[in-house]
Amino acid sequence: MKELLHGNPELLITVVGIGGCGCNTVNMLHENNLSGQVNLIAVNTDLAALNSINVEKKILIGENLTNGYGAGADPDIGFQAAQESEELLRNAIMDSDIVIITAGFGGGTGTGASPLVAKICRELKINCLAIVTLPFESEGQKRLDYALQGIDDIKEPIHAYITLSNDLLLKGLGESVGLFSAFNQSNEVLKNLLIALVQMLNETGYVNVDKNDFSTILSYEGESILGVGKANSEEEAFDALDQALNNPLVSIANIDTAKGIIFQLFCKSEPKLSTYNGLIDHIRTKITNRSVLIVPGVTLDPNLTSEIEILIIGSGITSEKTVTKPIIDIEQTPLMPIPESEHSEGQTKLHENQHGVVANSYAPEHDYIDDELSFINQGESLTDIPAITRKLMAINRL
Ligand SMILES: Nc1nc2c(ncn2[C@@H]2O[C@H](COP(=O)(O)OP(=O)(O)OP(=O)(O)O)[C@@H](O)[C@H]2O)c(=O)[nH]1
Repeated sequence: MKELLHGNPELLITVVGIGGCGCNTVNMLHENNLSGQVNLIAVNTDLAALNSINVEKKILIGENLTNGYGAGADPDIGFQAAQESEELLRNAIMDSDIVIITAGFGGGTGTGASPLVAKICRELKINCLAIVTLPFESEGQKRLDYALQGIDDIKEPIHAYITLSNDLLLKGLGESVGLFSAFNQSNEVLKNLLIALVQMLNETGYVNVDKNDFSTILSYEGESILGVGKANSEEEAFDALDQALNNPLVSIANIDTAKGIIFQLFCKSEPKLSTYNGLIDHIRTKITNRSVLIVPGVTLDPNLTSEIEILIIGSGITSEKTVTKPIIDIEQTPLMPIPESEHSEGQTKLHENQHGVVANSYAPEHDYIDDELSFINQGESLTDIPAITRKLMAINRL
């Protein structure tokens, strides 16, 4: 996705990253030069994690409650921390036209504080979309339960929320993928979705999707999905559409029952009318709901890295979610490295053992984190390491 050079001065989009994962995501947006286009805010109970990122606007919540040491994987603490700092949060977002909340659900801060930020948006009558990740199955039932409760809580104040399943991504990447790689891939998808979204809202297209279209689509009750696809020629535009519709992180919900769809086409050069119409017809064939509202947009951009890029947002989806039961419960069986000989393609696999630990009280028998570190050091810098893993590393070194 191209770097954004010109924002829409009449539209203030704020992306609020909450908790470790959320702060990671806004930091990635900052590193992709989005700071000039959107208002990026990092919110956390964990002072050290906030200090490790480069986003300019940072809000430490619940300083009295947690002394800046995090929410201890407890969403109640995350919620109370947000309550303590409600005024700070309100002031930070009050001038926004659109707020996008991003967080990893399953821990304390993101899960607990995000619903309160969503509630503030509703009170301020700001359009709000939440994009949250569900934990890996291996993180255990408790984290998944917290995450699902968090989704219920955020659904109350706002209609539009998108759940991205870390596990579905993992399935797409194959079982042998390393922990850091999986998180980084997930963050990459999240970042691309957010960049495409901001680009669509910020830039005036030939066929324009504006804030009001966006509000209408977000107002439909039910789950939302968001996908992006790319192609190198106009002939392959339908492949790009299929990529957008079949993104591994969004297929948790089924677009079939969507009540509203934004279809945004970014092109390097003028597309054929037949391509444009054909793509919209193709979307219609995927939707059983005959009264679906499809809002199309087209933006010409000679600086695109691909010939064609497509963004799809579907909302008002009522189909059943496919959240499955965890296969390993981390509280019973923490993750351990398997022997070097069993690694595939240089990546560390995770294994179960019999000791009971959770992320915030990690006490591994073997130093699997060092194994992971040595893997990551081959190709990635420490700043690429997701917050949750840095936390595990810090705890491991205490
Ligand atoms: N995709 C992705 N998921 C992450 C990342 N970091 C954490 N997660 C997921 O998000 C969940 C919550 O982790 P954090 O965001 O670190 O937790 P938190 O909200 O800061 O909560 P506390 O640490 O308890 O205060 C985890 O259970 C993971 O499933 C990340 O960098 N990328």
